[in-house]
Amino acid sequence: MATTTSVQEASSAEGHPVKLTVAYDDKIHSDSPYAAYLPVYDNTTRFPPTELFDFHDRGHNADPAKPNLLSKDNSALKVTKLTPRVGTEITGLQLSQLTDAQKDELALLIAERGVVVFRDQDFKNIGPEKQKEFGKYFGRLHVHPVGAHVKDHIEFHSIYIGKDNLYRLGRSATKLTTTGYHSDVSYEHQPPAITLLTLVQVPETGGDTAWTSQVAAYDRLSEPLKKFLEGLKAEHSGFEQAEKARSDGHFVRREPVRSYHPVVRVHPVTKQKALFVNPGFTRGIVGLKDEESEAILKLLFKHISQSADIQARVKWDDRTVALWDNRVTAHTAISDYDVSDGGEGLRQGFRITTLGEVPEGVNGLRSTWE
Ligand SMILES: O=C(O)CCC(=O)C(=O)O
Ligand SMILES: [Fe+2]
Repeated sequence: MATTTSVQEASSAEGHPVKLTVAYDDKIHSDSPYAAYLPVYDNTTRFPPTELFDFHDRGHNADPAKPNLLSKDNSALKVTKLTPRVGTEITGLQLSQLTDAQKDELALLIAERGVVVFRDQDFKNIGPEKQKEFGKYFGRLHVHPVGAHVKDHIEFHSIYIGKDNLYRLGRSATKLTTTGYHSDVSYEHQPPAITLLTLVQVPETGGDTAWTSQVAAYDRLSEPLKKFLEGLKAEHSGFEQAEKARSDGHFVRREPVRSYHPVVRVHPVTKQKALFVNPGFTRGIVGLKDEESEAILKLLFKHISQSADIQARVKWDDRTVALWDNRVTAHTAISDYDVSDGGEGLRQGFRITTLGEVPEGVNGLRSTWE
């Protein structure tokens, strides 16, 4: 079944009338408590180019021992490494109740472990205002230039695949796999730092998400290749995504941009070096001949996508929240479930994305753009 769409009148955050394309079938969700988080597209509001801003990483304020977040007095606390190189799982803490000192330490933990997964959370029930407030603690909220959002909250990135909206499942008609590793909207001049994803409805099985450590991906390279890549920048482009959105009949809220980011990025707090290229948005390495750039990116993309020994795969339930650092990881949805009748069922959630610094590489190499 193709995506079901209808048009609704609504009002923007400033109270202006807007037209929304609704990308789901109302009847399927009439009794869902999470209908407010379904995907809609504001077809009216346009945004100017993003402005540069000073970003302060909350991880700078953290005590590296994390005595507040990982307090010895919390007998319910359980902290498990998902794999040696990436991912930590936590139970016994509510994100919605963290103090600022705990959030600062969480920012550092996310940077160190790439992704931190919280179980048994009430986060999905605290309402959009508190959810946004939580996100804003870590940085300015990103508004996706083309993606689905949720009604009245354009900063939310809606995630929904059901029989009334097949989205990336449709890719399996032309591709062997629907997986695609990426760092979210890495084409932005100040691409995302910490990102939060939670699911409110999950399929019976399937629909996991996987992360690769880009720190480990960099570490694995030979010394001569590390040195070579450290001097280079790569083009990250939002143009193809905008073009695809236009051809799918979606509204482009903000004109696409491209950035030239260091291929090896240095995390501002941990100072760890990470590969910062991804198959989703990186188009070429600046200064190399076409065939050289293609060959090197092909090698790096294969390394990022296929090195299961530097990855973690997370199984969701509807009380799980994952937070990751886009500067030091790449991730992919795993859309292996069947949403037709008799299949594993639909998957619904939302993402809150905070913007980080202008990327810095080794020896002061900095991102540029036209
Ligand atoms: O749905 C997922 O598992 C991840 C989707 C994704 O790439 C994102 O939210 O950034
Ligand atoms: Fe993503």
